[in-house]
Amino acid sequence: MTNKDNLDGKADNMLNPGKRFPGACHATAQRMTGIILSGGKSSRMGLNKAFLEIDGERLIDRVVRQFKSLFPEVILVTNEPLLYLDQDIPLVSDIYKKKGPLGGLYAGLYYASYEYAFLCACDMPYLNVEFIRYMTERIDGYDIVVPETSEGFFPLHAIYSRRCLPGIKNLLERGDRLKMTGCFKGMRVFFVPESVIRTYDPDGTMLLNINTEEDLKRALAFRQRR
Ligand SMILES: Nc1nc2c(ncn2[C@@H]2O[C@H](COP(=O)(O)OP(=O)(O)OP(=O)(O)O)[C@@H](O)[C@H]2O)c(=O)[nH]1
Repeated sequence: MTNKDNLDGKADNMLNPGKRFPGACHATAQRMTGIILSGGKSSRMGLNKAFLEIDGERLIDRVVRQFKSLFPEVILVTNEPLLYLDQDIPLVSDIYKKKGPLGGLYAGLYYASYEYAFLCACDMPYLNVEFIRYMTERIDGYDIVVPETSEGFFPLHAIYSRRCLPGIKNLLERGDRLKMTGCFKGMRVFFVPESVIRTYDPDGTMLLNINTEEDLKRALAFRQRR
């Protein structure tokens, strides 16, 4: 089965979430959905982080461009679809509202056509396509692939199987703003070690996300030093 065959089934699949494309036994980026979350409040920044610009390109345009180069299907999860109509990708909204990023992950996985999806926040300016590809090649035999450093896990830059859906649903129905890592429980998780992360990212920028004005200044300063 080719990717073209996969995409031909896409529209139907969006109406019937969960329907599998046959033959998805060996997962790579070519057999994954890219899920971008842009459904937060950006309260610390005070304006929608997705529309901040770095190098003259908005963060949302950057991640959509990079994801399109990697994945045959890219979905944006937002609760303000009117702001993103210029993006040539499917827009979906949270099914469980006001639950934070875990709610966004649930909706993205629910609508994903592929068994695996790479999840990313909209506020990560220096994604490394090669590292993302490396992560996609680690998924076989696991349900989740997530980077881990001395700072902790990076669940907003991680791969999830649709097998996580029932566990996430259970969490969302029990709590409000939940820790992303709650969904690791009972799942087979591959933790990408810091030693590997540093080979792709010696200056420590690819997992940076922007929450505040200060973070933005730091991110721009990194850019100038490169
Ligand atoms: N779909 C969806 N995405 C969310 C939700 N909450 C946060 N996100 C996204 O998850 C990523 C990380 O969000 P945070 O920075 O933790 O939260 P935020 O609401 O954007 O920002 P703050 O209000 O400053 O905490 C960003 O890409 C957000 O757009 C949500 O409820 N639904």
